[in-house]
Amino acid sequence: MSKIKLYFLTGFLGAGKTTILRNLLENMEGTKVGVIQNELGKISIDGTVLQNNDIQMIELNRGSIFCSCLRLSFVDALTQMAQKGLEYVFVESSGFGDPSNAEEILAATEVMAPGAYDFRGCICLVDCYNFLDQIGDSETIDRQLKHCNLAVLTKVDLVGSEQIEQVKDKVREINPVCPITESANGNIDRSFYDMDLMLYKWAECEDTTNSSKNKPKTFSMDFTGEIQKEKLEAFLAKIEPDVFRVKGFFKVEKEGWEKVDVVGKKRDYAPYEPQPKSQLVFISKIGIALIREIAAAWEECVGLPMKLNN
Ligand SMILES: Nc1nc2c(ncn2[C@@H]2O[C@H](COP(=O)(O)OP(=O)(O)OP(=O)(O)O)[C@@H](O)[C@H]2O)c(=O)[nH]1
Repeated sequence: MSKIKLYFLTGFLGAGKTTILRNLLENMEGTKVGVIQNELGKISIDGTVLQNNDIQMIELNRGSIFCSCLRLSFVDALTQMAQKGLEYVFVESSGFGDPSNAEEILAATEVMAPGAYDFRGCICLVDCYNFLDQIGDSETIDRQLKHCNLAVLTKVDLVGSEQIEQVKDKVREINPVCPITESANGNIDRSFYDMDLMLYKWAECEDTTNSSKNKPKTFSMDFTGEIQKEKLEAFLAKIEPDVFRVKGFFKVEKEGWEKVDVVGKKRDYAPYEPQPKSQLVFISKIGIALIREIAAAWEECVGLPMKLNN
């Protein structure tokens, strides 16, 4: 039996991992595919977005799959996936995932499921729109690039050619060997399937920086009812400086259900299918102080009952 082709997708919060994965999966009807989905928080928004009966999905939430807190569960998930007769497995890491120790995880998987996988590489998505502002924020971005075998510059539709070149220069400073490709509107060139990405290895395996101690705090909000778009906008604008990322679904007056994405200074809305309730996940830049900021901003901009969870 041929080995399962295994790809890791990394990239900072909101870089476009779920978007690219959806795009890849859309063209794989008839192919047996598994997805391991990793989110920092308790609630999986991406799992809902990727839901598809034809795909074998395992969700690992509440941390990074590279951290000691989830590493064994990750090896277990890969071992389970190895028994399902799949052709491809994609792993979507959380935006804070530091894959420096990927080789260690693959070695453990090889013991648990000998000969099951052909690891085809780590693909790091780089958000061209936000990257230059984010690069100083976190060592994670450095590590994700250092340990990738292909960098895909996403959201090139949102920036000019000068900014794309600046991002490329920075990527080259961190990883001089990985191929660099570009992606607009979530579309990805599939020629990487035919490449031996493992030829492009820059850094040796090292300890991950992910730990339960330095994991950013995440909170979620539940809301029943609907609000005007302007109020939701005002609320999100208020908390934007204090969050790395907001994502979820919201019922908006007149417009109906919307998928909400805040990445850096950009807020995106897209029509979405009805959900049992409105739900937003917040990834905090300021620890638990975000609770107070969310409560105050909500009170000022919306003023209706909602429930905050951690
Ligand atoms: N304009 C544009 N927007 C994009 C592109 N790729 C992703 N986006 C948007 O960027 C936002 C975040 O995309 P996701 O795919 O959810 O990002 P992610 O990396 O999975 O996010 P996390 O899992 O939270 O780290 C969404 O609003 C996407 O629609 C792109 O190529 N162009």
